[in-house]
Amino acid sequence: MTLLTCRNYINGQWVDATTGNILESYNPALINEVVATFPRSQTEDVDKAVAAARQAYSSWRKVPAPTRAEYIFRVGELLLQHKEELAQLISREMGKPLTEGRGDVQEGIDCAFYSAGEGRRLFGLTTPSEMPNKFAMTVRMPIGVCALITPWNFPVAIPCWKAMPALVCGNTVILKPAEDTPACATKLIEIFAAAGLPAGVINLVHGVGEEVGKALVEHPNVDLVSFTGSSETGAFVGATCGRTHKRVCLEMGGKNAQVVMEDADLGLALDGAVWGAFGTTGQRCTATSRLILHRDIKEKFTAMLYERVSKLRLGAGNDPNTEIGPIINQKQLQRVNEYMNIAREEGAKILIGGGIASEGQLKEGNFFLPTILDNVTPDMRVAREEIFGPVVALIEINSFEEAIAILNDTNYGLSSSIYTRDINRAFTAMRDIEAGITYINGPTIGAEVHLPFGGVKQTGNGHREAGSTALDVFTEWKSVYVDFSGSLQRAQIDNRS
Ligand SMILES: NC(=O)C1=CN([C@@H]2O[C@H](COP(=O)(O)OP(=O)(O)OC[C@H]3O[C@@H](n4cnc5c(N)ncnc54)[C@H](OP(=O)(O)O)[C@@H]3O)[C@@H](O)[C@H]2O)C=CC1
Ligand SMILES: O=C(O)CCC(=O)C(=O)O
Repeated sequence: MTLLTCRNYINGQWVDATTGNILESYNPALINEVVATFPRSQTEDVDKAVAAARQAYSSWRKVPAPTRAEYIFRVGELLLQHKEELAQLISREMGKPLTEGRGDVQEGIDCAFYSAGEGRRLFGLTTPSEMPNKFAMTVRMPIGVCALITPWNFPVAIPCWKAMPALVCGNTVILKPAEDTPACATKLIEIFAAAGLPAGVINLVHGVGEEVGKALVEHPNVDLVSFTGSSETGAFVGATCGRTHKRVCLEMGGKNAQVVMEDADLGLALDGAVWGAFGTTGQRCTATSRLILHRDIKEKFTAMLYERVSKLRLGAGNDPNTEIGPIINQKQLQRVNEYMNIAREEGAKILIGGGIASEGQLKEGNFFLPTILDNVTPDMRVAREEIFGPVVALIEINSFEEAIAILNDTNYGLSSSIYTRDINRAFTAMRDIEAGITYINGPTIGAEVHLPFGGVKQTGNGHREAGSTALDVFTEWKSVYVDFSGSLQRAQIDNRS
């Protein structure tokens, strides 16, 4: 397999890091295979990228928004042309099945065309003034230099969700991608560069989070940080941005639940549970990690789930038979495995799975067996902490009210789902569930790019990505008063008490 060489992209040039130090990314399905080398950048590299982005900002902000949007439209067209190549790379470097890799790129394409449309819709409002001969209106202004710190689980979609609206709004950006997926980020930025964006408008700095990410978050010339990742790192990013007066948008974890009521279509609920819990190997912030089951259907539904899970095929993402890919890295694999000990100690029962997969080829990669934990109670750590792997916890409930109470009994609030045929319950759930996203008769995963994405409680900090709400992250409001009364103006001002 080809070994890829990644470089930083600063001020329109592909460059090595100042120190010349190199790191490697691996194929998680075949951990002996190095996919790419990439620079271990340092503060000097961050300084250069920030200076380039700052310089470019002074002219990019003045490019008309519809013209800025045309660049992003072109990125969408190029992503479409390179979709298969990118999907293959995602499968190889991140591990997700090829069909999901295509979905990852498709989200980037959808986001490009949606964001490009926003270039002609950056609406403000006009409102009557208190004064005669005066117009009052609001306009959206860009914020400046934006640092985008992204995870490995959606190595194309998440950088697109952040960069595309940021650029259409007139900001310049610096992407710091996850260490595990540098080649995906490099290919993506090659596409942005090929779309003809002026030098410095988009920059890429590879490296370690605690070095490059930290330097960006602390940098005095960065105006905004948009972060997706763990709660721990998010807390650091949020606190640092607070201290250094930066705007910050945080998208962190979830402990998402799917409720199955006794009147649900169980076949539909089963499809939702399998996809929600095990899709992307459970490595989605929206993954279903709790299944809240009404006691009347619990036994039957659990048997159906067991049957389906026992047949899930593990393998490398580029194998067309694969349904469940590997876990991203050894650290995550051990972390998921550790939760099995915690589950046992807490009294949960491992119905199926519960360990690292070591059969045949699987031992060459970071594979974890799809796992169902039964007899879980809401106070257990496996019911409260984000595991980020192919593990689902079953919790029994006796009533609709109990289901909603348990669903809400978490520090997180990203995605949620309920399967019921009762329209009154569906609407009550929609009203009472504490989460940024609620699905009725659908799984907790599969958000669409034109709706707000984000959560309540410790999932975020009140912002939403995607949709027109992304404009609220990447712009500031300016109120404009235009007085056209000429010499009459003095008298009017003086007369107002
Ligand atoms: N909400 C979501 O979609 C995601 C949630 N997670 C959660 O996070 C857990 C750990 O995953 P992990 O990949 O370590 O997540 P992190 O939060 O550590 O990583 C996310 C991004 O932040 C960067 N980063 C790390 N430390 C700092 C820092 N001090 N300052 C600035 N940026 C930093 C990382 O860089 P680098 O890669 O170099 O470390 C990466 O680009 C998972 O088990 C899961 O629970 C993980 C991924 C996505
Ligand atoms: O499945 C979804 O709804 C989107 C998931 C996502 O963006 C994430 O896990 O970070």
